[in-house]
Formats: sequence, C-alpha cells, structure tokens
Amino acid sequence: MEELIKKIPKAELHLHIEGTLEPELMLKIAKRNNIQLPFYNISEVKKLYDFNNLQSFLDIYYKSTNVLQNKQDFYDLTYSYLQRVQLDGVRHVEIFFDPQSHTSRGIAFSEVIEGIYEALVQGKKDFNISFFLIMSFLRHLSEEDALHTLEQSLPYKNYIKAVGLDSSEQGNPPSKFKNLFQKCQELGFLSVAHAGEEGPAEYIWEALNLLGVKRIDHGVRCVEDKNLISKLIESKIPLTVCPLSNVKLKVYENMKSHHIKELFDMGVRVTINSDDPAYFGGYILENYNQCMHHLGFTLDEMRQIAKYSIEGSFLSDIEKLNLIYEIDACF
Ligand SMILES: Nc1ncnc2[nH]cnc12
Ligand SMILES: [Zn+2]
Repeated sequence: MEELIKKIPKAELHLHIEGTLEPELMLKIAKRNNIQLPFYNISEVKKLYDFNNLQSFLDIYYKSTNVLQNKQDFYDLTYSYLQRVQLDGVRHVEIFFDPQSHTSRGIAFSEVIEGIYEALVQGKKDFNISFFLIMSFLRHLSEEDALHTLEQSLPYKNYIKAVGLDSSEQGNPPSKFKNLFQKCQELGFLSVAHAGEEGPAEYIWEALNLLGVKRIDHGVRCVEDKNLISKLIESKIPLTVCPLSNVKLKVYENMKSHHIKELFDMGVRVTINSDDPAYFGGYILENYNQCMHHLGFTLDEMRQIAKYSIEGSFLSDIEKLNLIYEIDACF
C-alpha cells in the first residue's frame, strides 16, 4: 500500500524550508561556519525535540536556524529537501521561507533568497519538481517590521509567488497584519496564513475576511465552528493540514484523535503536508502513511487528497490538469 501512495504525484503546500534542517546538516554547516553549538552529536540534538506546544518548538527552531549564514547554506538546505522528497512522489512544492529570522541576525536578504531560489531551479532540472516560493512574515513581530521586510523583498519580487503568516499564533491574530496583506495584494502577491493551529476558529475567519487568503495553513480548529466548516466547503478553500506536526506540538494527543478524516468526509478540501519534517518525525509520505494507518483513509481517498493538493496549489489550470491526469493514471 505504501508503495502505491508513494507513486501518487503530489504537491507539498505547507513546508518551512528552515524546518527541513536535519541535525546532520546542522552540525555540518555549524562546523564550516565555525559556530559552537551546545551539543556535539545527532542523538543529543534529537533529545531536544520533545515539545509541549508550538512555542517550545519555535524556541529551538529559531536557535537552530542561526547556523544558516550564507547563500551556500540556504542552497544546501533547499537542495537536500528536494533530493529527499523526490523519493516521496512530490512533483510540486510551495515553500515558506522566513526572511525575518535571518535578517534580524544580520544576514542579507539576498543571501537567503538567492540560495533558496537557485536550489529550487536546480531541483526542477534534477528531480522534475516545480516550485513556488512563499515569503512568510513572523506574526510575533510588528506589522511595521513585516512592512520593512516587504520593502527588502521587492528587488526579488519575481521570485516570490505569495506571502504567508507564521510563528506564535495565540495573541497575534491575522487582524494585526491587515494593512500589510492589503499592500501585498496591491503588489500582486497571492496570500495564505497559518490560522487555527493553536489559535481559535475566529482567527480563520479573520484570515479569510481581512487578509483575503487563498488557503488556510493548518486550520484544524475550524471543527469548533459549523458555519466556518460550511464556508470552507462552499468556497473550496483548502486547508494545508500537517498531521505529524499537530501530534508533536500537542494540538492532538495522537494520530487517532486527529480530525482530518472527519473534515475530509464532510467535504473540506484537506491536504497532507509535513510542516517542519526535520523536527516532527517524517516527510510528506510518512504523513500520508500515518493518516492511512491510523484514520482509515482508503487508497482512493488518498488519491483524492493528492488531487486537492494540486487543485489547491498556485499552478496554472493546464499544469493542474496535467498532474491530475497523472494522478488518475498512476495505478
Ligand atoms: N507549525 C508552525 N506554526 C507556526 N509557525 C511555524 N513556523 C514553523 N513551523 C510553524
Ligand atoms: Zn507551518
């Protein structure tokens, strides 16, 4: 069964490139950049990956990110991710990057984006994986800080398809970034936002109504609001769900209690993604496999979820049609 799921062409729509930093690569990059880390080997690093909630993860994630210093580091990080997920049947990726977590430590915006972009271009040639970049703003920082980052990004506007919103959700509602997203829309960026991961269903409404997002990242707390579920079904707004992430960050106690299958059965366009796979115990295929094992999805339902991932992507209609044709023909 797992071999068949692997064969299904799929898109990954919720992936933080900084969250693909495997301990092996972290140690290698730290060494070449002469950075002293408070641990020496991989098992010591992995012991730290026992999280209570989103914030306890973010504290470690931002610290690990500090090893990334120059264009080559961002290139290696991105290329390694593509090399890994070609094995999972991934054919298209829409990748988040968090410029503020780098520029705030004095790394030039150009080093970050050029490294990531050049690896994506090479990955497209080497692995036949198409891509878009999503510039994500850190919601624990101010709107003003995000507006400054937007200014810095403008020389690279053609590299960026959409903008997003991530980091500590509770207490940082989408409404805090209304002006920013208005400006991004005027500039021609599409938008998405993390909402309803730890935050309430109300934040999902705000992301839809105030930020004009095309997808909701996570969104699982929509289960608390029947009207919202109807809205998501009618508007065909996809949720980019990350099941292993939700369990690791204690949004759910275990995979069996996850709501993704109920949402799917109701007709919500759920997709399956990995979020920060180096920290959460699995890449996209592992997320598909665990949903199948623990939640009783059939193979055809998995195929439907892969179709949602293509339909919910920012690819053109003809590109979507071609991939959906391949999904129908894959076995
Ligand atoms: N799961 C997540 N939620 C919010 N911000 C993030 N940044 C990286 N992973 C995240
Ligand atoms: Zn995320």
